[in-house]
Amino acid sequence: MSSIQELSQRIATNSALVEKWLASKNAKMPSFKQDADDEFPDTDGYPEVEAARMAVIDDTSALHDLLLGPREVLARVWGAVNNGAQQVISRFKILQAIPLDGGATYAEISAKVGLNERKLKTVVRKAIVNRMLREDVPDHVVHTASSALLLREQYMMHYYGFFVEQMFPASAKLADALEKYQHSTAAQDTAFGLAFNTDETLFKYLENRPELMARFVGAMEGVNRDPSQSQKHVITGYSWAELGEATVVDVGGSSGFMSVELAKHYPKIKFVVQDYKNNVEEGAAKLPSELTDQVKFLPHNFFDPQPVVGAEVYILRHICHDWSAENSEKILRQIVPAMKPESKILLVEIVVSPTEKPMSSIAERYLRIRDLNMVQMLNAQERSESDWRDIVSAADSRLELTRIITPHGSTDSIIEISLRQS
Ligand SMILES: C[S@@+](CC[C@H](N)C(=O)[O-])C[C@H]1O[C@@H](n2cnc3c(N)ncnc32)[C@H](O)[C@@H]1O
Repeated sequence: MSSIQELSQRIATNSALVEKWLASKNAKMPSFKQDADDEFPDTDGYPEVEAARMAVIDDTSALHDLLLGPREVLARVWGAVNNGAQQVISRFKILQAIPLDGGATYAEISAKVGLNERKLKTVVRKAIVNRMLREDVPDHVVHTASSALLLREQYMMHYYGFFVEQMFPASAKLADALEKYQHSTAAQDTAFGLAFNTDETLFKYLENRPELMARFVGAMEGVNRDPSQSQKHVITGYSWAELGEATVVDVGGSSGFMSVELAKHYPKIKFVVQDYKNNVEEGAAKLPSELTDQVKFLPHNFFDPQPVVGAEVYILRHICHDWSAENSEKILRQIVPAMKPESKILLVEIVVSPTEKPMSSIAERYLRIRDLNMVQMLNAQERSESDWRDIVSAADSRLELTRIITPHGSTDSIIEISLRQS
């Protein structure tokens, strides 16, 4: 373990390198103010800058915990209270009650949202320590970079809403769910089910509640804006242009946002987006008119036989990680009869690297959150390369995993599956 001084010297060196690079790019300096950029500039092509940035994030977090000491670190694990405050902010639409221009007093916000002023203040002041909102003068609240982003971007608001209203209550039931269901692989045996008193799977529950499904679909678009999970890695990370005139089936493609972007980049390729009926209807309704010949929508349950025969590619992005190995095998098995010899199945998923392979702490934190979230919401998990290989071979002996591509800066990999050429 590095000493306090070693850490601080490394932080100073690496942050100087990052700041110099920002200046050389004429980039806006990062800040917490409302007019800050939504994300750190893309470091693609500058691996030394990205490495320095990651090192600063890792080292500042270590330094923070070292200077607190173990007792205070333990005593400050109050994540649930943070999430509770965030849930109140979302439920009472507190951000929407504060104009981007000018802010509002607690009395004004309280009158708009119908929440007792004293309690409102307690909640907002908890959020303020996380740099969401701030008081520019006592008792007057204005937006910060993160709260303004939520207000400006509906998808981020959906992502946030799903997180605080569905995922947070499920977290509180995780231990109960593991006591009850640890040996089950059934998709409905979840902490989510206990929290919401339902024996439906998450997706059935959402499908039966269209307003919640609409928020989930928006949340998936929000995930997509996260630079490390952006669909740009799929768009640039696979040899799409080599397919020429081709058909791509986007299985479980939600409202089709990835296919729409792929279609704009590769005009020779036709796309079929499959998902629950409401989701594909939503996608069809907002499809840009110039893409109506190129992108089609088809309601389809991916546990039923694949109806589009002979497509060049069947792509499943963030699908199998939602399901147990047995269910993932079933999903793949439904595609095999529709494939022609040169068809490919592409899974866009995390491939968990072996623990001995170094990873930045920020990447690892995110991976651990996603892994546990899959357990609590869907009784599923993220998987290693050997897990994926096992699923592919158990799904159908004619399938083989032919390539794993991990685009630069991407949390996800593209797992290519082909029919064995005998
Ligand atoms: C985690 S989201 C991923 C969405 C999209 N592929 C993406 O990249 O963001 C999982 C998707 O699977 C869809 N889904 C779940 N069960 C399904 C089923 N049985 N048949 C078809 N789609 C399903 C959900 O509606 C949702 O759109």
